[in-house]
Amino acid sequence: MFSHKNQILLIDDDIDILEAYQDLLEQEGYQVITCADPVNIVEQIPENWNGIILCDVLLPNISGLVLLEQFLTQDPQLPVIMITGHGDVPMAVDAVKKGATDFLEKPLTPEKLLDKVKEALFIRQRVVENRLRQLKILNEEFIGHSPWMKKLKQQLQRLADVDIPVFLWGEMGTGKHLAAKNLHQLNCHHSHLFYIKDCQSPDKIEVIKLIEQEFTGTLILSHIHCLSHNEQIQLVNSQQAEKRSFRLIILSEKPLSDLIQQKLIIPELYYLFSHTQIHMLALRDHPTDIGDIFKYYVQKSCKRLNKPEMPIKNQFISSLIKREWIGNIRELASAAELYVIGLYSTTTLLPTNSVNHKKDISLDEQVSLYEKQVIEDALNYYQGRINEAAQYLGIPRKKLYLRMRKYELDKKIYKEIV
Ligand SMILES: Nc1ncnc2c1ncn2[C@@H]1O[C@H](COP(=O)(O)OP(=O)(O)OP(=O)(O)O)[C@@H](O)[C@H]1O
Repeated sequence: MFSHKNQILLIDDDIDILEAYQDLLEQEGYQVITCADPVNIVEQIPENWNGIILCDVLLPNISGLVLLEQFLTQDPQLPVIMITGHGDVPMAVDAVKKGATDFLEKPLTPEKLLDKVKEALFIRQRVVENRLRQLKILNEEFIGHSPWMKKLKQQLQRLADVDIPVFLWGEMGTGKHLAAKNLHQLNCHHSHLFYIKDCQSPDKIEVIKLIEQEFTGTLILSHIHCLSHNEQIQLVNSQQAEKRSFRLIILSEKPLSDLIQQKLIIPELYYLFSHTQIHMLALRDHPTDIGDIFKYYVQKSCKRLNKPEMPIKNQFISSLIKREWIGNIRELASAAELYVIGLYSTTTLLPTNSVNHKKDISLDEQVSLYEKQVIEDALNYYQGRINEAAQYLGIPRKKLYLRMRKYELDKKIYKEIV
């Protein structure tokens, strides 16, 4: 019943009233969904739904105001027009305070109803268009479909249109700079200036100058703990809502709680960001994205180097997933470039925990693990062609077969093309 067309959801327990509103709105060409019992209705509304809600305040099973809160929790920009009893001004005021777009008093006059509906739908359409534009940019830049990646994009979208300060933290190469750049780009005022400054370098002097000049735009800072106590106070003061002229984004490898526990930042800075922290996960914590990101960078490199598209086998992706990727997405992207120019081998990349760092296994076991990995790499690279793999490894075919039997490796798997 819900679609992405312009729609109006009517909620009222009185069927006659519902039918009367529905007739009126449908005569004007609107698509109407009626609902007399709104339990579970909130979950049915699709993400970025292009519609508005008209909701009676007095409902038998659930208060209209509670329902309003539920709608706004799901989507804070959803237009909800509340319908109140005649003369019930306090209720109407309460609804608007809680985030209702507007209210209408019963009995509704058709002109007023149609005016409000038209206005709310117009605003909603702009909101949805902007969101889809943002989503398109995010989908092009942030590769991956894991639940975390989806949530990250949602968080960035929600934060993009406001100027509240954001704290992005995570290991190296997890996408902190990319997320900060997107927060700036997705904002409708992104034509403003954009600075990335490292407080650990001479850039620090410029940071203070920028704050003093009350510049407009986005300021992205790393190593914030290198600012002195007074400079940190200056930064906090610049972020008071009534004075704020720029968007502040902090990048850190450590979480906010570590910085405050180690007394590296002042408590005021901690509270400034405590509700807008985004943890950029290490690749090992969203391994299902590894395949997509690798393929994306392989395709990109092929295009850049004018090479035909390269097939990547599932088995090969599985071997990538097993690696630790200490440098996270940056390291994975370089591996993809090496793969395209034929220099890739999972064993020639940085040492990983999976093979080199295991302390609780014996030397013989480590050697076996390593040997298995080298053979798998060769089979992957030569797509299961035994002659070529044996030649590459510098061993006779028979010896390769024996080793493959030992490690239960089947050449057929390496021929599988994705
Ligand atoms: N989800 C993603 N999909 C594709 N590429 C990504 C993704 N996230 C990050 N990247 C790319 O990975 C590389 C590293 O990202 P970025 O520089 O933003 O990481 P960082 O956390 O800021 O690293 P550092 O702390 O080391 O500076 C960049 O080239 C970025 O474009």
